[in-house]
Amino acid sequence: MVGGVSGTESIGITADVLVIGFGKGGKTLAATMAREGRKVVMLEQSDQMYGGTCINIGCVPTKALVHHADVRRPGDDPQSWYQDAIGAVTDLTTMMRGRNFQMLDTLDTVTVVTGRASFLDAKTVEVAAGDDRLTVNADTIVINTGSVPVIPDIRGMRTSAYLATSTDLLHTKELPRHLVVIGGGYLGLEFAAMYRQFGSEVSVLEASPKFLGREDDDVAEVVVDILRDQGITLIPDARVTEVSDGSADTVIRFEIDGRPRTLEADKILVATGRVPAIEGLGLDRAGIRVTERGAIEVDEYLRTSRPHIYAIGDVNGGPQFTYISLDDHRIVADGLLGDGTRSTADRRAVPHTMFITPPFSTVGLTETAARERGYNVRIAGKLVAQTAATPRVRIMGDTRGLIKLVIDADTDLILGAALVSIDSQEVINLIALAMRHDVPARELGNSIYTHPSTTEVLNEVLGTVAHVRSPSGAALMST
Ligand SMILES: Cc1cc2nc3c(=O)[nH]c(=O)nc-3n(C[C@H](O)[C@H](O)[C@H](O)COP(=O)(O)OP(=O)(O)OC[C@H]3O[C@@H](n4cnc5c(N)ncnc54)[C@H](O)[C@@H]3O)c2cc1C
Ligand SMILES: NC(=O)c1ccc[n+]([C@@H]2O[C@H](COP(=O)([O-])OP(=O)(O)OC[C@H]3O[C@@H](n4cnc5c(N)ncnc54)[C@H](O)[C@@H]3O)[C@@H](O)[C@H]2O)c1
Repeated sequence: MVGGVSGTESIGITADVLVIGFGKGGKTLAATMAREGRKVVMLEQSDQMYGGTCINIGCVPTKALVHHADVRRPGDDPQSWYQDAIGAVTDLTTMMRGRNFQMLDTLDTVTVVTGRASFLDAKTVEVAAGDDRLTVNADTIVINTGSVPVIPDIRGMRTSAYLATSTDLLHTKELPRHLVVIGGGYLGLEFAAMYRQFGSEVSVLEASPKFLGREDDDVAEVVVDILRDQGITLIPDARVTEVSDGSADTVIRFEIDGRPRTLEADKILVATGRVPAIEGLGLDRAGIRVTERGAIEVDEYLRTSRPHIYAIGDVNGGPQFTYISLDDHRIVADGLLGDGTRSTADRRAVPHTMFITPPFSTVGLTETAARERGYNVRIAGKLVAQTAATPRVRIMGDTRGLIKLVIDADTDLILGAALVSIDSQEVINLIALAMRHDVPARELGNSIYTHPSTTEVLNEVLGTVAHVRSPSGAALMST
């Protein structure tokens, strides 16, 4: 057990703040509280997870792999390129894990303890590592244990030798011949695009009738076309019924409209969502309530049903993004050190990026949602290929995608945006900032941007009002 404590008898330590889980919000809060002179204990169940999901098994390795896949040249051997990429990414995460550990361990008032946490009562947590036991008593406790993948209860799936979670795949050195991804959400589509780019055959089975069903049809269609053009087989409305393993591969049986179909694969990625990691935490012993969906119940200040215990990040059932966990830490830090006014209700215009190539980024309302809410909507948009004054996309050799902004015609404020374009993961942050600060669309369209940059597309798209057509022929833009 790290933290200088081992032995078979139970030893007790006290802290001002106990953080359970080395996630984004928890580690940042631990450092903030330590700099304020508070005695902090950070509990993490695995020495392979210092720094949490994002740097070890989430955002960082996956986005690094997307990069490695994208720079593979046609003549490069897929298997050896992939193996090298996995090796390079392992080196990267090892380096980042070490830095994350050091970041806390070098602070005088922080003790990092490695072991699994379980509440004994509302102020005491037991940590177990092998036969070692340690109790930590703290006035303030922050639960930051993240989430775990859901594996659907489908016949043969849980026991299949070919089944992988995203974490398993990140440690698989053999490039699958045929990867079948179950679930077409963020994780499923990112892995599908990445493995296709590495050279695998890829099929995605999605239960919903449409891929990206929450997006406007014209936007979803552009993304789906890009993925299909890449050679990915996208199968919506699929009800997976059984997985049956053979000696060299596995057969996935599914139904579409009641009609049976099959796919053979040498790897199945389960990407059907993640649920809060609360198993074994003994929340009932601390009197901490859990929602019907299995998340720790919190108020807008992220306090649980026990006001001295907070829950931040994926475990509180909020949106599962690293930057939300980080923002959760700001709310709790304000509660512990500031005036306690910051809350989840302050969040506006939170952007998202799906890291396919080119990336797909969104913020705020879709056109459909804005119209449903009764806004007088004006749309500014263009297919990227039809932009004339954005040389960056031509320099980079990728003119796929579209830019679409949803504007309130009465106030000229931006209600939302969907960008499918190189650099969209950067441009979306500018649009989100403009939305948060009520910068009108006209102002964003008339601003000075560096050249050549992808941001310049805002000059063009917001500066003109024209009608363009999506590849399907549906109206993409109207005023
Ligand atoms: C493959 C993948 C790709 C992703 N890509 C992105 C992305 O590009 N951008 C983005 O914003 N988000 C992405 N996400 C989501 C993002 O990683 C999570 O939302 C975020 O990491 C959650 O952070 P957290 O602070 O809630 O906790 P986590 O970072 O999950 O940390 C929780 C920690 O608690 C530890 N723990 C759990 N139970 C116990 C216990 N009982 N005792 C002690 N320790 C315990 C765990 O070992 C873990 O280290 C991705 C997720 C995945 C899986
Ligand atoms: N770029 C990013 O920010 C990023 C990347 C990866 C993951 N994440 C986060 O990780 C979390 C988990 O990602 P995810 O994609 O697993 O979850 P998700 O909830 O985003 O998507 C799950 C998908 O699986 C489908 N599904 C569920 N059961 C199914 C079944 N039995 N058969 C076929 N399809 C089924 C759902 O309809 C849904 O489309 C997300 O909430 C996301 O916030 C973020």
